[in-house]
Amino acid sequence: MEKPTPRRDVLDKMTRPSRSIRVVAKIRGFADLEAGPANSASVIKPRFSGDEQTSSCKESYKLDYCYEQNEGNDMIFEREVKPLIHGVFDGLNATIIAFGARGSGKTHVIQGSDKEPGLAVLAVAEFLSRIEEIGRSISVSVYEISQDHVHDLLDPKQSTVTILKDGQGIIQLKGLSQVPVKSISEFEKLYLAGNNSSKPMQKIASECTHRSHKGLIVHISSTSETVSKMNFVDLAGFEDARRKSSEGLNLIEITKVNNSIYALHKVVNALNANENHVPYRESKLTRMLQDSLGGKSRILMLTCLNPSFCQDSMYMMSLASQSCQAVNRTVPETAKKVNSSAKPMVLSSHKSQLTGSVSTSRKPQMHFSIKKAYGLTSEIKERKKLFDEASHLTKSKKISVKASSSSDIALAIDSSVQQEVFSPLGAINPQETIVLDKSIGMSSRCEVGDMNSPWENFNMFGTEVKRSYVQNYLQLLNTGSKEQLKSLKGIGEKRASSILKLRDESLEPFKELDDLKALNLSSKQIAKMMKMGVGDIFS
Ligand SMILES: Nc1ncnc2c1ncn2[C@@H]1O[C@H](COP(=O)(O)OP(=O)(O)OP(=O)(O)O)[C@@H](O)[C@H]1O
Repeated sequence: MEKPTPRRDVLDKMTRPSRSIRVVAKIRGFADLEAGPANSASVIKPRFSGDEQTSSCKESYKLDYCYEQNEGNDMIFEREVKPLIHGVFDGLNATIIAFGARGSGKTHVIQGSDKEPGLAVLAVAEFLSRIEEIGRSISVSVYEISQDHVHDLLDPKQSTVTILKDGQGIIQLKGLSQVPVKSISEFEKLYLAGNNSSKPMQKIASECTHRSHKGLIVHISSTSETVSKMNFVDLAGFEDARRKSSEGLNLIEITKVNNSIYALHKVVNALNANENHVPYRESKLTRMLQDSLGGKSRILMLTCLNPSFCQDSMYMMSLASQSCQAVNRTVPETAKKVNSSAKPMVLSSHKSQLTGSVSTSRKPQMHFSIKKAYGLTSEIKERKKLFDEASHLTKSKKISVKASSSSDIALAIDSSVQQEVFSPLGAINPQETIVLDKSIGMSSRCEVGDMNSPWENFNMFGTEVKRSYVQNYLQLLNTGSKEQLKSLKGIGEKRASSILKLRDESLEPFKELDDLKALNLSSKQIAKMMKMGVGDIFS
């Protein structure tokens, strides 16, 4: 008897992601000449869900997944990019964007190095290995966006690239060359040379700026027509313009870079929230990528993190986490409930004793920490093995590994949950997310407990709660939608519009409560708004 064919809608449900935007992080490995593991970042997993370490976390960032230092580009490629390639062959555009603070490893992950090919190189190799059998061809474009101008890196003679939209809403990049590629060496010659500043073609752009976004478009064509494309974007590093301005760096350049990073996040948040208006026009980059960001396109936001403490990295994490939390309305109600237990995200200005956690929003938890490392190599190896195993397990099974660090932290993964976490965009439940926490370390908390009276501890805790609340509040002001802003006590239609206007016009986000004075609020009014908000928590 002939087997019944599964219904199309059932198939769609099984194969299509419920959420088209995935947000992951990658902690950068150490460069050859960099200082060793002192003050390094590591991922630590507590013993069990609800472990004291996790419950006391003061800073948390919720993401879909976090790749550790020892997890290389090949692993990210297998788990995150390869599934997107399947979609590209089916006609769905895909975009991979690496962003983060300066020196956080964005170029390393996208472009790679002699020792370790980047995601773009691995992807092109994968395309090349499969195009012949399906009768397709590929060509590439390489560009740079500096000071709001798009330059073709494969053709130095071209003046700046113009972004146009044709009648069918497809973005046309006038003046951007498209070069056919038949082998990986051909591609590397074009791409890696195009990104090498010693090349004359780079000169046009580097004359006007030192920092730029770099992009690669892989066009997949059948006979003459482009069927789909895959974009790789290595964003210029984020830097706090206020801090750097005093050091005499190019403030305009930094501001332009930062603005385009905010603009991109606004687009991602609007797409995630399924908003009617997506602000593509706010930056050259989002305009250029318009047809590869919306619709059925799939997006991978890759947050690159410096392995040592970096305030700019923390800020990027909070943006990423915000993008991860904005949930597409098409997500089933049950999934939304899981998300509602997401931990708050808070920016920290404390540079010492940082420990944090990475955990799924369900049970398993891992901690991200910036602290002294205690010979974690064997632990890392164990974890890698564990991850590899966990990602292939299908049955529910508990695995635990004892960590070798002096803080004596063990790891426990319920693989039934992890499997969904590891499965990338194809994950059925989009809410299997991971939290990246930052808080005061275990040992320091014990010391506090020993030295202070309960009253002093209570006061200290209160201060920390207050700081966390304010940071969350500011984060919401920086990224929330109008409706979300209006849900805050003391913010109505008019004030919400003023905040959105200020966000559009201002070069910087709200970073402290005093910044609210730009909305014509007095210190007293600001304090009142805070009190009302806190009161709400207990009402
Ligand atoms: N996984 C890694 N292993 C070893 N070294 C790395 C790794 N990732 C990055 N590096 C090194 O760290 C340094 C910074 O990396 P990279 O240039 O990729 O950062 P970036 O975020 O692109 O910097 P920028 O913001 O300046 O563009 C480089 O020297 C690079 O070789």
